[in-house]
Amino acid sequence: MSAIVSLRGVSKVFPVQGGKLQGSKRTQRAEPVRAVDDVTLDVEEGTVVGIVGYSGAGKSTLVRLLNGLERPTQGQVFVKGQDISSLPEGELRRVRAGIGMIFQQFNLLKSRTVFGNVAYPLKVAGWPKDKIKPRVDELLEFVGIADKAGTYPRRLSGGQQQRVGIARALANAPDILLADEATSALDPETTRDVLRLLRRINKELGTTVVVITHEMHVVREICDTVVMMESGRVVETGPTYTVFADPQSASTQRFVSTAVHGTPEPDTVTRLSAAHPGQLVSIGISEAAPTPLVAATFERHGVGSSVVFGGVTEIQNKILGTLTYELTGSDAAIDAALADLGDVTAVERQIPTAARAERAVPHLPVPANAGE
Ligand SMILES: Nc1ncnc2c1ncn2[C@@H]1O[C@H](COP(=O)(O)OP(=O)(O)OP(=O)(O)O)[C@@H](O)[C@H]1O
Repeated sequence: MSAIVSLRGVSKVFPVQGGKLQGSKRTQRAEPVRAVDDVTLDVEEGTVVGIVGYSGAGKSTLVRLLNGLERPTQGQVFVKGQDISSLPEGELRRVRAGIGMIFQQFNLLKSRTVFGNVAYPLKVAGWPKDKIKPRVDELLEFVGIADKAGTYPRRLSGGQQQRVGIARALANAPDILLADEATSALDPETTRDVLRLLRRINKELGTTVVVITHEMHVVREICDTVVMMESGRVVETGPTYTVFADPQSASTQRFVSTAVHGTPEPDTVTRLSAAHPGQLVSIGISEAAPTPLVAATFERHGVGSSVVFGGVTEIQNKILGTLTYELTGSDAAIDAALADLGDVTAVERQIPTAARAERAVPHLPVPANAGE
């Protein structure tokens, strides 16, 4: 694999307008905004990459640097081997023609039909009229809205509008498709359809897709690689499964917890332990510790087990999640089984808060007149 886009030590600093902020008594000098801060990154050709981070992390600025809409203050941006950081505007336009882009609010031309919207970039690129119609028909067919060619955007659902946006972005057969929060305005089912379409574009057309999102389920569904941003910096990057299974930074851990099952909250533990008298233990389920291995370990030690909480999900065709089991059997057998499992995965005993507090209180000698 080779990198289709590379960033080398890229920073983007926005000067503050006017240079000064008015304080109540004194004039304060405001700091310039370091939107992207010394980012070095490779986007491998033919992959789907997710750029993730909270609002203000610098994701949109990073993407605007990728397609030359912003010039770096420092560092270099290479697209297909060419340093675009200092290209004149005319040449940048040519580079941009090879990069499609879709947006959260679709950005369609309201006064043009679906056909007109998709035909637009072809006209701008100087396609002859007789070639435009078959190309637009082919694109609308590909994204599944051939029957809407004569419809105006306002008559379409959000999902259909995004399909038009995708068809338009694909018109000039780009090698790279940038999707900036492209599903954030859509309901969950429509989001799934659009993500499936993006996956298909990647698989069937070989297009490299860069997805900007703050939603980890989007990453979980389609991304091969995750790039986690915080305060303009890349704080973590890696294959999606690795990042989900073993997130390193605190913010990645927070993001991941929104899209994979974790351990129960304290009040849930209290409720579960009232309903289940056995020992409650949460076990990390992964490639290293799939459910059959966990079940076999309990069986080998003569421990009874049933799942009472949690779930598993599939990421890059591999299983990941956390299951909380109620275990029954002798303490020694349970300890031995958990010791075995502890060698391969995360094991956490779940003790209700009240019982925890009780255990923490030292056993004081009971005064002779207690209870009187
Ligand atoms: N043109 C600009 N001028 C000044 N500051 C800017 C400009 N563009 C972005 N910023 C600032 O740079 C930082 C990063 O913004 P950016 O939009 O890249 O973040 P983001 O992660 O995409 O956030 P969001 O998810 O809200 O879009 C923010 O503090 C933002 O206010």
